[in-house]
This record gives sequence, structure tokens and C-alpha cells, in this order.
Amino acid sequence: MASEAPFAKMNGLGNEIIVADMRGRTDRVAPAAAIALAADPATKFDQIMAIHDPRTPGTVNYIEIINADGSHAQACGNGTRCVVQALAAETGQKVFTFETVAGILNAEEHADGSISVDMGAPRFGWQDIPLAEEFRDTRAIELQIGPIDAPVLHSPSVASMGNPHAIFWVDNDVWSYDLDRFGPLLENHPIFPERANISIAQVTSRETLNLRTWERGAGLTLACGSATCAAAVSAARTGRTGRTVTVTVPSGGTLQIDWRDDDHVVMTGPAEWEFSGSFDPATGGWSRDRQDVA
Ligand SMILES: N[C@H](CCC[C@H](N)C(=O)O)C(=O)O
Repeated sequence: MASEAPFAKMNGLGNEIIVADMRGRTDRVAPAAAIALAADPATKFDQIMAIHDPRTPGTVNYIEIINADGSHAQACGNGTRCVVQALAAETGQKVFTFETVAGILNAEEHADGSISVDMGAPRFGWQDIPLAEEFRDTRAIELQIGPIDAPVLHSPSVASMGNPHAIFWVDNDVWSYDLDRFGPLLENHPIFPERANISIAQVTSRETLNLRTWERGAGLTLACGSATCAAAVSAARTGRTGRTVTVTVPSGGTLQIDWRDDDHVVMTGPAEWEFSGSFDPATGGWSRDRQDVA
């Protein structure tokens, strides 16, 4: 049996994150371990952020992102803030350059404890999302759900933040939509060959949005950082808002999104530590650190 690895259960605005310390090891978190940890109410999570030794000079760590269903994600904004907070607490370092499967990621902890992550440039080409067929205008693609002549949700904007996102614009309260019913249907719609994260967004002013997300591989979550970025850039791109917005997520918290002139999207928000323990990356068996036990 491989030795146990330390982990911290954290959250980013209610997005449930496990930061797994896989530095100095060659094994990886097995999908079965992720599924076991997700099934245990004490360690239930949306994403595992597995911190590995760096692969590329100039980066501090390679980060692997694993969804609750054991699948992999290319981006996780809220989880990246949790990684920054954990590493900043350990090392005192404030500025980080990470590598993920989607590329290089810069992040920084500020004096007030908030954390900014440069999520890179969004992509809007239909092959970039990806979509199964060509759509020339990804600001509003032809996709709808509900009765054909009275769709409940329709014409989403699609964007890639490294991972695939569809954003449905609604006029009513985002809570009035049955996202737990529509989410799985849309996540697995054949138009999204790699599935997609599905959000509904209500624009409340030129600077504010309300957002709910059904995450690919994790379901309904209390926050989704990359979806917040995808919604913000899509809102700006369709003329609904300016390029700097505050997004309210289901936990009631907010993320600040700035789509900079150099095309990079910078997301700023909090991260919170809950408890620490160690786990077996092969099976997901785990125990809580003794000093944390009340
Ligand atoms: N919670 C994450 C996104 C996870 C995306 C994942 N569900 C995927 O498969 O793309 C965030 O804060 O950005």
C-alpha cells in the first residue's frame, strides 16, 4: 500500500475543495479514491486539487484537478485560491506560478487575505469549447430546453476557460429554475462532446450578475470560479455588462472578475480552511489530524 498523503478540506466561497499534497510522490489520486471521498459526508467535495512537484522550470507546482465523479477538469478557479492559501500559509510566499493541464496559471494572495487568480484568456471558437458541430456565433448558440415553442432555457453563450462552459441568460430570479433537473441533461447534451459546466445567469446591472452553476462531474455547487469568469466575459461580449463585474454565487458570496485589456481574466475572492487529515490516494481511506479532533 502506498503511504498516506496529507490533505486539507477547504472551500472557495462554498465550492467544496480538497487540497491534496502529492509533492515528493510519483503516484496520483485514483478516480476510485476521489469517488470514495466524495461519497463520505465528512469529506464530500466538488474538486480535489492535487499538488504535485513542478514539471516545468519557473513553476512552483503542477496541479491536477479531479471532479467528484473521478473525471478530470482543466480549470478550477475556486480550488486554485484554496491551493494559494494553503501554500501561502505553509511557506509565506504570496505570488505563485502553477502549471495545470490547460497551461500556466499565476496567482497572488493579497494583504487582506483575498486571492487573485489570473485564469488566462477565454476562448470562444466552437472547436475550443468544444462543440460537436460548427457554430459561427458562440455568443448565442441554438440550444434550448423545455417546450419547443416556449423554451425554459435557450440560446446560451459558450466559452472555454480551459474547461467548457455554457451560460443561459435569464430575466427571472436564478433560483426559480430547476437546474438540478436541467443541469444533467445539458451537461451531457450531444452538442458538448466533452460535456460542459452549465450556468444560469441573471444580469442585475452593468456591473453585477447572479449566477448558479451545474458543474460537469460534480453537480450543483455553491460556487464555480471558472463559470463565474465564463459568465462575466460572455456578459461583456454580448454587451450586457462592462468588463469588470461582481458576481453573486449560490453561497451568497461574491467574486470580482476583471477581463483585462490584455484579454486575461482575473478572478478575486476568498478561501477558507476547514480541517486537515491524511488519505490513501489509491483507496480514499482517510483520517483526521489528531490536533483537529475536538
Ligand atoms: N469549481 C471549479 C470548476 C470546476 C469545473 C469542473 N466541474 C469541470 O469539469 O470543468 C471552479 O471554481 O472553477
